[in-house]
Amino acid sequence: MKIAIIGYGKMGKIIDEISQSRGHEVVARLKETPTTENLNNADVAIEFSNPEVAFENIKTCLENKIPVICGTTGWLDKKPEIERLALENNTPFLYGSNFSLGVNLFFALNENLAKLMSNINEYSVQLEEIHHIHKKDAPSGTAISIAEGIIENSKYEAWKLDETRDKELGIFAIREDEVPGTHSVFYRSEVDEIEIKHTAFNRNGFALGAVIAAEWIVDKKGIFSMKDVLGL
Ligand SMILES: NC(=O)C1=CN([C@@H]2O[C@H](COP(=O)(O)OP(=O)(O)OC[C@H]3O[C@@H](n4cnc5c(N)ncnc54)[C@H](OP(=O)(O)O)[C@@H]3O)[C@@H](O)[C@H]2O)C=CC1
Ligand SMILES: O=C(O)C1=N[C@H](C(=O)O)C[C@H](O)C1
Repeated sequence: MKIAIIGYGKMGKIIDEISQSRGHEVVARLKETPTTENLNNADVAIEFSNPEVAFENIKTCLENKIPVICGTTGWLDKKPEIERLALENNTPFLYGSNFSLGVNLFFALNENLAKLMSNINEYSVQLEEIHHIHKKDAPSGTAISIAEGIIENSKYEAWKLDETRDKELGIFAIREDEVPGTHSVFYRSEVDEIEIKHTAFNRNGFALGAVIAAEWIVDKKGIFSMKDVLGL
């Protein structure tokens, strides 16, 4: 498979190594806006750039009929427009706030726990995410996905930064040193607390998941998530 890597920073470089180790050819390594020329007839694009440029980058790929795997977080207000473009161009698109297997299992675990607790109504929920000091968005895309999964299955109606209050599920966003990504969910009652925590030791799990998603999407049509790739 010919892969274009859009965004060649911390993630792009690991995606490059893993792509090659799995037998793919990396035909573009971009730190700038993609164009028809520099995309170099790629079969699929893997986009890990930054919140300001992700929309334009994905749009260009879709207009060139190149399937896109996007891991960039912090641009989701424009996701409906991208999904419309993907369908219009008959080109598949997959966004994942977190491509690691562990976090996708963690999503399912929290959705199920929230569902079980919704009948009991004794527990309040609080989210916490910790990331490195270079991160541009807060809360993390992963924390937003966890919150959305809990909201769908509980009394909560929306999420907000800071402490949980009434029907608003709170997310504490902490920036510390070079932390790759730690997410905790606290379910607290008057008498006890359940804490569920995922800790990424490094970025390899994110990068491997993105390459697996690219291998999976290349002959598909539609809008997908990691749930489709992993059959969850
Ligand atoms: N979904 C997931 O599993 C994960 C998602 N992420 C997300 O991925 C994104 C990237 O993370 P990370 O690699 O750590 O960030 P980095 O800042 O290390 O890398 C971003 C790269 O994008 C480049 N860039 C800047 N402008 C453009 C442009 N117009 N087009 C293409 N590339 C451009 C930067 O170049 P330059 O340095 O020259 O500015 C840099 O090489 C973030 O949004 C992060 O939150 C991160 C890890 C996992
Ligand atoms: O910026 C990062 O580094 C990460 N971003 C993603 C997010 O916002 O959830 C995924 C991972 O936690 C690392």
